[in-house]
Amino acid sequence: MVTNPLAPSWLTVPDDANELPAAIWPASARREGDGVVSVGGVPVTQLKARFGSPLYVIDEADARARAARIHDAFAAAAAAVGTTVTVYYAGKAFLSTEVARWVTEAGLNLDTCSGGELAVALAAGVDPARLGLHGNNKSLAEIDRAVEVGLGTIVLDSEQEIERVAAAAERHGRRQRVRLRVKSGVHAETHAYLATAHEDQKFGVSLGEVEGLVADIRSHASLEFVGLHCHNGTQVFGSAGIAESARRLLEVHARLLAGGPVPELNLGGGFGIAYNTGDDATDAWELAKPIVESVAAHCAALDIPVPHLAFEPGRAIIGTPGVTLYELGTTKPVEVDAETGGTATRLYASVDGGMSDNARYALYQAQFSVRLASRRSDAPPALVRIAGKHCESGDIVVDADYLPGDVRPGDLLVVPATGAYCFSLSSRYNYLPRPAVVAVRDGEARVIVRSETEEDLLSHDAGVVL
Ligand SMILES: Cc1ncc(COP(=O)(O)O)c(C=O)c1O
Ligand SMILES: N[C@@H](CCCC[NH3+])C(=O)O
Repeated sequence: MVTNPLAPSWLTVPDDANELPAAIWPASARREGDGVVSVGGVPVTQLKARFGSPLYVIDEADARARAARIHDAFAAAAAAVGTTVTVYYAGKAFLSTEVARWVTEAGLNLDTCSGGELAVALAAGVDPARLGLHGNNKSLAEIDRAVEVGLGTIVLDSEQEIERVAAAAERHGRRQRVRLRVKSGVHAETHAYLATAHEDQKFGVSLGEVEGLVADIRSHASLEFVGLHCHNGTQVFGSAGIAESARRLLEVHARLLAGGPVPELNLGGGFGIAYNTGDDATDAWELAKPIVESVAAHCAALDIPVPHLAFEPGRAIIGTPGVTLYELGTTKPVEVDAETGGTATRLYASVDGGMSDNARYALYQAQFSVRLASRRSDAPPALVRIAGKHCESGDIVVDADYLPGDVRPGDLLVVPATGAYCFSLSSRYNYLPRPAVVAVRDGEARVIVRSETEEDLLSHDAGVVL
């Protein structure tokens, strides 16, 4: 089949539209002999029959394995340059009590960025000493709770927060460990809304302010300064940006050593994953060695000891193990003018979820892929756009991919690489109940977050008369 002129340039016509590219799919995903896709040994037809759709499905063994692999790779890289490392799982990517246990059992600490995430982490039984708290506008109540429960580290995001955290620590008679979040000035190569270390955005303090603010932190007996923090942004490929931020931070870190200890350096997360066949992502565990070695080289040039390191990956752990299962409801072939002249057909295929369970196209024009999962088909591939059922024309889940041209209502579709920032960004828009999250492993499926019901939808409406 020839390329559809409406297709984006990175998208090629697949040789086999039934194939599940390994870089995008969970480790256990397969197309079984009967043509049905299974994840964790559970066929999607069975998942649909038991739990309905839409449904978030997570390959538990894959998520645990990625957490362990990243943890171990950074630990080995750090040991090789004579230091140690703490890897935090960034809970904002996906957090439930179950996932909090998976990552902490793999040896990771857990980073939260709101009182709600902190509550989930505590409800999971995670030792508060292994928790971090981020946020550019933490409320006094959030700070108070964090200090009260004995949180491992709070990342200070502004000058004002120094006083707020110091006061809470004094009130509770604690000495709170704190980091200072810094804008390195590196503008990450990612979507504009996903870059977080350049000057003109809300997170962190400028490099030039750091020395004054650290002096302020050190003047408070209730605060223990542990080091600088920088997170360049998210869905970033390669290690060049993080190495450059490390270089810039270490220059200031070296000067800070004159005024007291600076035991740590936290370089954030942000490791990109493949969402479609056009993405070429290096796994986070492959980047551990080059990143840590470049930190060590900068330290050697500055003649300072290599600090204890910290990283905060989220997407690289939970993104690929998660998929979303939908049922296809309506199809519409639409004739569209092609830029190259003439017209071409785009098949709009609407599923039973949409931007409420996956807001990433609507927010960042993120390009996901999709496969027909309830059967195999050798029909010639057709260019499809997977739309949701919301009252928005921008309600798109998958902007462009090729599916077998005979896809029809009742087919099950699976969108891979939805484990990160889909459930966590989900909403109840148009009063669609949030889907359940199911963990699959060794042929077993179990609900780890139950789906919302009509009762849940009405439960906050103070005027219900029935
Ligand atoms: C401070 C901080 N740390 C860690 C992360 C995790 O990023 P990712 O899921 O891309 O690894 C984020 C999200 O961008 C973040 O803002
Ligand atoms: N929500 C974003 C990631 C934000 C990460 C937090 N700074 C995404 O889906 O990619």
